[in-house]
Amino acid sequence: MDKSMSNRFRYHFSATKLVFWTCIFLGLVFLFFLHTPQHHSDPVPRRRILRSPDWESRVAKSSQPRSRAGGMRVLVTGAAGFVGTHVSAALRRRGDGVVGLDNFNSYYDPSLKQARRAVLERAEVFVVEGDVNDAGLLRKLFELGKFTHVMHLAAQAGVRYAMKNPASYVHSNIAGLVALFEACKSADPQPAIVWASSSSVYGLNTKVPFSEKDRTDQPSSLYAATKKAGEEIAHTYNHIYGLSITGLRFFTVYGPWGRPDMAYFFFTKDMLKGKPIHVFEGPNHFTVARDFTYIDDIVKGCLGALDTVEKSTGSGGVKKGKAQLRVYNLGNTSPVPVGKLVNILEKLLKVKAKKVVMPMPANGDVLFTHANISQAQRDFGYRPTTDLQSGLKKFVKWYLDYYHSDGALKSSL
Ligand SMILES: O=C(O)[C@H]1O[C@H](OP(=O)(O)OP(=O)(O)OC[C@H]2O[C@@H](n3ccc(=O)[nH]c3=O)[C@H](O)[C@@H]2O)[C@H](O)[C@@H](O)[C@@H]1O
Repeated sequence: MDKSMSNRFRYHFSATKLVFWTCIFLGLVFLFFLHTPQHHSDPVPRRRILRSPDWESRVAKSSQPRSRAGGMRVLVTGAAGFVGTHVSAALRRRGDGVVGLDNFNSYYDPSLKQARRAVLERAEVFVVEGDVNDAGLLRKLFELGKFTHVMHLAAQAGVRYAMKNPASYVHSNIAGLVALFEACKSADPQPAIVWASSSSVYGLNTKVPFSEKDRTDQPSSLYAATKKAGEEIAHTYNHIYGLSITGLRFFTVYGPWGRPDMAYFFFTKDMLKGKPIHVFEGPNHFTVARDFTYIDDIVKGCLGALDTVEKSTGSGGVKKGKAQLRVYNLGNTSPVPVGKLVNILEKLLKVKAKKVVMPMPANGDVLFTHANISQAQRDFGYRPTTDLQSGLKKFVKWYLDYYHSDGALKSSL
């Protein structure tokens, strides 16, 4: 073989080799993507989140306590949610530093969440768009905000929706909670955490009123099970890492800027449209009732819990001593039948409801709830003061203003 032929042969051989290995490489890349789970059921759309170039300085500014000497620096997750908005605004009003985090998912109308965010902007609370499962973002937020406290309200709420989209409950209420605790345990300083559990953890418990000492091992919905799991996960992080953690079991919270997936909210909407509403009843016409709790009372409970937390004891991810672990009922102590809720709405809205009374479907709902609040009363003076009639009056006023006029309530809490 002459020299030029041998060169041509060598060139041809290495080109074939190159094509061969490129094909192998591309094939592997293809296989990798083929086997990567697609998370079709993720409630958080994988959309690109654009943050304004100054978001880091806005976090730093918003986390700064204002007037109150020794004010807290609080990260509020789920800040564009119903309870999150009210709690964030209340903290800011009294001078604490507050940064919000919310993924603005579409479980219910995201425009309502954006409107709440606008209210918070005016109250000088900056809300970052992002998911609690984003470990990198949480790390960055803790670096920038140096949070002393976390109010963790981000969750997949709703009892009945858990049958439609179970994965969203695991994503937010389990994975999200663990991601948050992981970030908190590694943060320096380790913040104290107050988070939203739920009255639904009492499940099939029949002893009333529900006390924190009662059994909570019979959840009747996946939602309840994920909140109960959260309470156990809280125990673990408290035990291993010295995180100070307080769980609050909310009892059917309602009020202005509420959640459209809740009965009082969509009953109002449907009654105004002249549409029928379904009122559930238990076996043998058992009256279904809820310990409906007004948002302002819940906010006082949340602030009371934050104000009485002890510091976390760990640092650098290592426990340095025993830390506080608490759980409290935040209810109204006065259950009201759902039928009575409808009667009150009829009077306030001045319309007759097209009521369809039907047996409660097997949808995870429980027959009744009733809170014993003596522990919250003892430890931080929690004392609800709003009955359902007065609270619904405020809700209806807000609802009509928000959806049926361009009034001032659209922009205030
Ligand atoms: O306290 C709690 O732990 C829970 O309170 C509410 O759950 P729920 O009490 O079921 O509130 P709604 O969904 O507003 O239902 C209120 C009542 O109306 C009844 N209902 C609901 C829907 C319907 O079409 N008809 C009807 O009679 C339900 O059975 C229930 O008794 C929230 O949706 C949960 O996120 C929260 O954790």
